[in-house]
This record gives sequence, C-alpha cells and structure tokens, in this order.
Amino acid sequence: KLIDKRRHQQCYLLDYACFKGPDDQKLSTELCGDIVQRNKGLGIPELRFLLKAVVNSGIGEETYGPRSVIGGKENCASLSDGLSEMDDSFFYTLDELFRRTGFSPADVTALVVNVSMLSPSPSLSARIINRYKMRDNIKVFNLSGMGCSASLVSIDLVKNLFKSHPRSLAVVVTSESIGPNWYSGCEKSMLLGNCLFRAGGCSMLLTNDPRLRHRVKLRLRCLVRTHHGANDESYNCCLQKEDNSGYPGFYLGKELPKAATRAFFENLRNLAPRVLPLSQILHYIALSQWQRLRGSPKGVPSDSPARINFRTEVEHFCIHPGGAAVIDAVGKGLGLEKSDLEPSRMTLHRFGNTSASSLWYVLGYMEAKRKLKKKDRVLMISFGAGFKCNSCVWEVQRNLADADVWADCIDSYPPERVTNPFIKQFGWVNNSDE
Ligand SMILES: CC(C)(COP(=O)(O)OP(=O)(O)OC[C@H]1O[C@@H](n2cnc3c(N)ncnc32)[C@H](O)[C@@H]1OP(=O)(O)O)[C@@H](O)C(=O)NCCC(=O)NCCSC(=O)CC(=O)O
Repeated sequence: KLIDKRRHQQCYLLDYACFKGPDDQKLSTELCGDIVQRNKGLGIPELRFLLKAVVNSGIGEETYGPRSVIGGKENCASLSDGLSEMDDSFFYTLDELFRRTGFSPADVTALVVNVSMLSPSPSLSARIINRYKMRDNIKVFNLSGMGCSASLVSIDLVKNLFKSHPRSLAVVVTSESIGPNWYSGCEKSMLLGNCLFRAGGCSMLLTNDPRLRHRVKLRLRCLVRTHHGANDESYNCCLQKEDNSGYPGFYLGKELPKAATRAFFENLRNLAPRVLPLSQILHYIALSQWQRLRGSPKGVPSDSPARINFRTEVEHFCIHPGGAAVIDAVGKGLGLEKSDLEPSRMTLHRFGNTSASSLWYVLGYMEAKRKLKKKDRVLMISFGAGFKCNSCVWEVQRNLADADVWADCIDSYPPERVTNPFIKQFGWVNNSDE
C-alpha cells in the first residue's frame, strides 16, 4: 500500500504547448519605432536609453506584441482587449495540448491558471472551464500577481495536490497580460518593461497516474521556492505601480539583478542537498569555510567565492530569459558555458521575455534541438516579482524531439551573428542634441 501511495505521489509532465502569435503581431524594427514615436512625452535621453536597452537586451525582430498595442490602443486598452489577448494564448495552447495528447477537457481533474497582471471576475480559470465545458468537480486555482516565476508555483501546487488525489490529470495554463499594462509614460525603469515583455503563453498537462508513465516526457525530482518579500529592496525592485505623472506600468529597478542574485544563491543553497551527492556538498562547505577563515586558496581569485557545481548532476540549464543581465548573472553564478546559456538567449531573441511562460519556450528550444535524452536532468530556474526565485529539477523519461513553436526556425538558431537593425535605423538619436 505504501509503495502504491508513493507511486501516486510522483509528478509527471505529459506534454506542453507554447503560444505562437500570427505574423501580423510580430514586432519588427519599424513597428517598434512607430509605437515608440507615438509616445510624445519621450525626449532624446529616454530615446537613447530605449535604443541602448533594446540593442543590448538580446531581443530580436520576430517577437509578438499584443493586438491592442499594435492597433494604437496602448493608452486605452479595454477589459475586453485584455481578455481577448488571454483567449488567444489560452485557446491556442489548450487546443494544441488536447489535440496532441488525445485527452479531452472532460478528463481534466485540476486546473491552475497563472496570469500576473489581469485578474477579472469570474476568474480566468472559470473562463477556461466555461469554454471547454470542464467537469463540475474540477479542483480549480487562479494565481495572480505572482510574476515571472509563477509557472513553477503552479507546478508546486499541482505536485502537492497530487499527494492527496491519486490518478489525477492536471492542466497548468500560464500567460501574461501585456496590452492593458503597457506603459505610456517616460520613466526609464518603467519603459524597460515595454522593451522586454512580449505576448506568449504555455499550457501543460501533468499527471500522477503510474499507468501513463510510458507516455510522459519529464518526471519532477524536486522543486524549491525562495521568497524575499520581507526584504524591502527585493520587494520594491520589481513592481506594478503608477509613475509620478500617474501613468501605470511595471517598474524594473536597477537593483533587480542584485535582488535576483541574492534570491538565486539562497535558492541554490536549498536545492543543492536535494540534487548533489554528499561528497560535493562537503567539499563546498570545506572550501567556503577555508575561504572565510584564510582568504582564497592559491590560484583562486579573492573575488570568486566557492561555487556549488551543478554541472556534474544536471545536463541542461533552463534559465528564465528575463533580460541579458539576468541570463549573464545566472551563467556567472553557476559557472556555465556559452552553450549552456544558448537556449535562454535564443528564446529571448525569438520570443522575448514572455514572463512566466518563458521557461517553457526555453525547454522547447532544447527539445527542438534534440538535446533532451532519456535520463538527462534539466534544472529550471525562474525569477519573479516578490522578489522570488523558484527552481526545480526534471528527469527526462524518453528521448524528446517535438519542435512545437520552434519548428519553422530551429535550424537557423543560433544565428551566426546577432545583428540588431535598431542601431542602423535609430542610431541618429545618439547624435542628436538633447
Ligand atoms: C536593460 C539591459 C538589457 C541593458 O543592457 P546594457 O548592457 O546596456 O546594460 P547597462 O547596465 O550598461 O545599462 C544601460 C543603461 O541603462 C541603464 N539602466 C539599466 N537598467 C536600468 C533600470 N532597470 N532602470 C533604469 N535604467 C537602467 C543603465 O544605468 C545605463 O545607463 P547609462 O547609459 O546612462 O549609463 C540590461 O541592463 C538588462 O538586461 N537588465 C535587466 C532587465 C531586467 O530587469 N529583467 C528582469 C525582468 S523582470 C522578470 O523577468 C520577472 C518578473 O517580472 O516577475
């Protein structure tokens, strides 16, 4: 009976489907230029900042913007604009998920929806239940305000739900509301969100049913959540607010990479004992104690603290593509190589920062490149407002090769040279008088 109970407490990922917008929602250089120029309050210093941020962010020319912004409604998106943006992502990904797996909406026993910045009533999860006519005893949860790290919060919720509900089938839907939260003011730390955040989403199907084991893609090995909301700097570095002129938007402070690093290292400290062998943990403790007492050993620069080495136990690093600085900081913290960061950088280039769904595009890149082999382990690391860092380790259950949203472009990644046409077209702002 105990073995049977344990078998039902596993959390398996059966499949996932990401959102890919239509071509007319791609944000080309021209279109971005038009949108920026519609904001008449922007002066030369703000335009220079925007140019620098866009060029250095690693975002390409094919990311998807919300219809309301493309259609010129960035100042006045309505509730129905917001809902229709969500419908595009929800229904595209859910239709695809049900089609691909052969399960029907009536089979779903639990539904978790996470969208941070749109929380209507009835909830977005009720909207999905209504559309798909799901069962009336479904366990349903609607998470809002949880930022870019929310999809791992949803997975954690499902994992815990599975413990008391054998043979369940859970759907997690993750997306973000971009259009109604577009920023139309002039504060640099709030303009940054417009540069980074793009329309996207993902739906995942999870189960604890051992009878479906032969069909699953990934098995969850562990999940660790770190929340630094008690620290004022961490809490305030990333939040929805109004600027001094009353324009609402999403503030991304300069302190964000520091807050992310702080949460990241604490998260890793908690994750390490669940993933690494004891010998490595002891080696890390000994080395950090030595450094603390005696300074760095010979050959180790004094500014490089002892590092936990995850590369021996994890083959793939699925890092939230929050921005170039976020990917760089995680890469440095884990001592990763350029090839480890490629899936995150390429996701940022092709799809932008799609908030909580970003991780699944990164995973999709690895799968489309046929890198995920049976028994490989994948470390997912996500960051989000709060400030939080959530991570988990999956074990691949069979060789994976679905291309999903990457199908038509995976062979062109990584590009030989990432050139950014913005400088060519808008470089003049750097030579203009203020
Ligand atoms: C924006 C960048 C791409 C710019 O890259 P650069 O290589 O040019 O970096 P840089 O540090 O030299 O910055 C260039 C100029 O921008 C300014 N600058 C940088 N970050 C700023 C910020 N947050 N607010 C205001 N200004 C900022 C710098 O002072 C500098 O100004 P000057 O030129 O005057 O010296 C990078 O800094 C970056 O990736 N930042 C992190 C983005 C981020 O916060 N992502 C998390 C999203 S939130 C998320 O994903 C989770 C969630 O929402 O829940």
